[in-house]
Amino acid sequence: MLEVKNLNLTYDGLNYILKDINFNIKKGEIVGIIGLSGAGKSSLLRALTLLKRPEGKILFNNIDLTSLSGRDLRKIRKKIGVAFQHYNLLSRKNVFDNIALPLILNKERNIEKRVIDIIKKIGLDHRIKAFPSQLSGGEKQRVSIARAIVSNPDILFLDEPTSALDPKTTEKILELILKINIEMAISTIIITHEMDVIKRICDKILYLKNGRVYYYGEVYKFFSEFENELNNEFYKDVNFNYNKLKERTGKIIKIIFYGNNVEKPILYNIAKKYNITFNILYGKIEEFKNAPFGKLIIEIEGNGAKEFIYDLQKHVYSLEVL
Ligand SMILES: Nc1ncnc2c1ncn2[C@@H]1O[C@H](COP(=O)(O)OP(=O)(O)OP(=O)(O)O)[C@@H](O)[C@H]1O
Repeated sequence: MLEVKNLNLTYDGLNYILKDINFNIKKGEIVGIIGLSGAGKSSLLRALTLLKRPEGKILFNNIDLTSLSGRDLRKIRKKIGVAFQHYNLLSRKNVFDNIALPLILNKERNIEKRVIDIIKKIGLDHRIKAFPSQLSGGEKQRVSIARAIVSNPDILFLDEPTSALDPKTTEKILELILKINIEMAISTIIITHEMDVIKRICDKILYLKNGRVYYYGEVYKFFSEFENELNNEFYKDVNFNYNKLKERTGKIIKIIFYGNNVEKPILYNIAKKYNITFNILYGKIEEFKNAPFGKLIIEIEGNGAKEFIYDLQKHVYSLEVL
């Protein structure tokens, strides 16, 4: 439904901020765009929403947005919802009027019913007459999201939707985004610098580095294959001192589980089968959007080590002898 081809962006005609960006998003997918400050996330959002015209192609339902202007572009923009980082609510208008704004501007019908339906969906029916200054950060974000989806768009862009919120409110907003995604079958692109947002609700991750796509694909693959990148650039994904392994006498193995196998006693059963004793040096299980994701570092000892590794490999997402 959205296909980005050879997208490049420059502000001054000399330096390219975005370089050869290619990716596509299917209907209903949630994609997280992540990258360090200055990587080009906001610029990519501006380019995709045509606030700043890029070079290349942006095919939205097979129509190239970069070839449109004037009325055609305005018409198609109705199908693109954007919730900005700082909410951009009109301070003199109440919740109802803020949400109604896009419908009024587009001279649409049934405005009252549509706004009330959306206000119920986002759980703010009790705050319908409140003004932005009377709302909490989480409530403002709800209004901003409601305004972005009231026109029933096919795609929703959310710029840092949780960066200014506390963990509990963040969780509620993430639940709302998931609910909207499912109920409205809306493709969603989230700009974020929070890895937890990616893990919790995204199907895919687009990792931007120096204006280029460094990785685009499934979330669990990113977290299993780019550990060094995460540790160097973001935070310690594995809170474990690998140097300490030198003191160990047994074989050290790193295992990644993904899916239902996380909950089964596979490790225990296979170790028993080959008479292996194991020692867990590090372990972490996290709840990703589609399935649990677990990482284990173990030390094993016993004569059947080779057979144990061979067998275990068949039951886990990946296994590495360190
Ligand atoms: N309007 C502009 N004119 C010129 N250069 C710009 C403009 N906006 C952004 N840039 C430059 O583009 C680069 C990418 O900035 P951008 O804001 O897209 O990054 P970001 O990943 O969103 O960063 P942050 O997480 O800090 O918001 C930076 O070097 C920035 O200085």
